[in-house]
Amino acid sequence: MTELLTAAQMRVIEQAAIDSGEVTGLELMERAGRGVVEAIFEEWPELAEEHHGLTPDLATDWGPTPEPLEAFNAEPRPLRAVVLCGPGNNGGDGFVVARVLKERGWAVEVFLYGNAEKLPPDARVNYERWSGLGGICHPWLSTIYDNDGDLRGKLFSADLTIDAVFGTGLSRDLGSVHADVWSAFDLDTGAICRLVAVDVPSGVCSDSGETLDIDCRATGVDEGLFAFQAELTVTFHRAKLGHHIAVGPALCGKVVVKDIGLPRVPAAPGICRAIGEPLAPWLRKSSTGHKFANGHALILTGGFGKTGAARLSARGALRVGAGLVTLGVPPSAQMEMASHITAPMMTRVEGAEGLKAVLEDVRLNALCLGPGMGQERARELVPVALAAKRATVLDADALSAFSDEPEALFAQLHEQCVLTPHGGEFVRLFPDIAAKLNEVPTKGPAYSKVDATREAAKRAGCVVLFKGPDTVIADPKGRCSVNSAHYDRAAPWLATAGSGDVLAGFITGLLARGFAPMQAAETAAWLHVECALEFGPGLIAEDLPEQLPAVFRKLGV
Ligand SMILES: NC(=O)C1=CN([C@@H]2O[C@H](COP(=O)(O)OP(=O)(O)OC[C@H]3O[C@@H](n4cnc5c(N)ncnc54)[C@H](O)[C@@H]3O)[C@@H](O)[C@H]2O)[C@@H](O)CC1
Ligand SMILES: Nc1ncnc2c1ncn2[C@@H]1O[C@H](COP(=O)(O)OP(=O)(O)O)[C@@H](O)[C@H]1O
Ligand SMILES: [K+]
Repeated sequence: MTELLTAAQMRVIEQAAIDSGEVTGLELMERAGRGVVEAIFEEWPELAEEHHGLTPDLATDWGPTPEPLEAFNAEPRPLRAVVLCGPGNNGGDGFVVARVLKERGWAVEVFLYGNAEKLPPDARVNYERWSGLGGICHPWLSTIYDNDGDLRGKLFSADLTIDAVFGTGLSRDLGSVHADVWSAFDLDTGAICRLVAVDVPSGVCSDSGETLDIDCRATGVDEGLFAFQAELTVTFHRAKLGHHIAVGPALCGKVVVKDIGLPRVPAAPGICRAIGEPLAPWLRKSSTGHKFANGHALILTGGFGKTGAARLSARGALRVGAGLVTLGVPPSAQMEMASHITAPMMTRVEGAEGLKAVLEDVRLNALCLGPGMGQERARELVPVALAAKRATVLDADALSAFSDEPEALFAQLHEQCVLTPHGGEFVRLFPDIAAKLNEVPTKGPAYSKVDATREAAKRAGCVVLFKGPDTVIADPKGRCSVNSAHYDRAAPWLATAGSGDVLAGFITGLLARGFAPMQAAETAAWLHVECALEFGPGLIAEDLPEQLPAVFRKLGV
């Protein structure tokens, strides 16, 4: 697992390194800027060839696009870059990038948003160094109003555009200055060729992955996403949370993390981690253990016509390695269930008394309630299940059943529980937290899905797994991780009915095997996405458990 940092955590790490005398801020900025150029050349090797233009033209560096015949006969022109620099250290990185490209023979235009006199010290040094190369630094606003520097034309004809306007320091709302920029240009940054964001696309809050809203009435700007749409984002030391949650991933394009020589991140409970490949030995079964040594899961089902969801969970629990799985079925669904199952077993569970009787078997060590269960049955059975103090997953109807009185549910939960809400279920259980999360942020750092999940876990007193392409998992002590289904792990085919039921089954199966709740939830979430990737497009929920053998083989289980 690698850390996903907030801006404040990154600043602490950077400051500690500077204070220790190991490195200066200026050196870090130089490494950051050079890291950006390195990542660009790795991404587009054709840009690394010095002095070779991609599309030759006859005019000066920034002339119009020539006719095809003229272009054919023309000498190669230098490659062109536009570098947009902001008022802080992100802008400082931009000046370094500009200088490095210029030294390699590129034609570089730098636009500064902000006052050169007020740049922070390291950024100021790099501004001076850039100016020493003869570069003109266009003040952004005068460019717009005088139409002097023709930023728009340059952006759309550049081979590369660097967004170094705001990085981790974006703190205020974007204000009227930025609104002017965007309205004057009606800038669709998605159409700009090779837009590379330094650290984070400007306008995206690096802690929350949210874009900061502006007051559209005050500025007269149409509503929209006030953030750059990058093709590549180059960040430093570690990825930030905003690269993996909310709309951040959609705006980052691809994320590359460059080492800038900072020491590893000290272990601290506040630091969130990205869930990575589980270790094979965790998932292996003991060569001598019998089936009961791998746990016995009980999955409660709904009534007639509503048993499919629980069967998906059961299949998931078995495939992930639970020794035995029993479906707890009401009388109305017994025939239906019997005609559908082979490896899972079934037992009759009529109501609260029925469940109490079944739970007298203490070998039933992991319970799953919710998938297809029906809210009425959930209201009756959840209290009995929770009173038995077994490892318990509550999903779907077992969560929605308590939307009128979430506090009653929280009072019964214990630390062996895992709640697995999707966005809708989260709102029902934690309406105030969801309201904070769904508020349109105007200031950074914005309240994030990580903040919301941590707060929910603390209130519930157990592990909460908040689903989505950016699944966030937290425990009551603040431990937190993100299972990112983005970039090379994008798994949009998981958005299919029943895939959440399989996830609940994976968690239940791992709990039965003795995994701790947080570890079960993290491992299951990672396996769930991996199964979707293994199958690929066309995936439906039934396919997910069937991919586990291949996934386990690849992991070396
Ligand atoms: N922290 C680190 O370890 C390193 C940071 N570096 C760079 O430094 C960046 C962070 O620098 P800063 O903290 O100076 O922050 P930024 O450069 O991201 O922006 C902060 C500046 O923008 C202003 N500002 C914030 N929101 C605004 C708004 N809505 N409208 C107008 N102005 C606004 C602030 O007053 C401040 O002047 C990183 O993203 C990274 O690019 C790198 O140089 C390498 C190392
Ligand atoms: N676009 C997506 N990319 C990756 N995973 C997704 C996406 N949409 C949904 N998921 C995952 O699919 C599962 C859906 O669960 P849920 O909404 O409970 O569905 P159901 O109730 O039909 O089983 C969750 O694990 C969620 O994280
Ligand atoms: K940026």
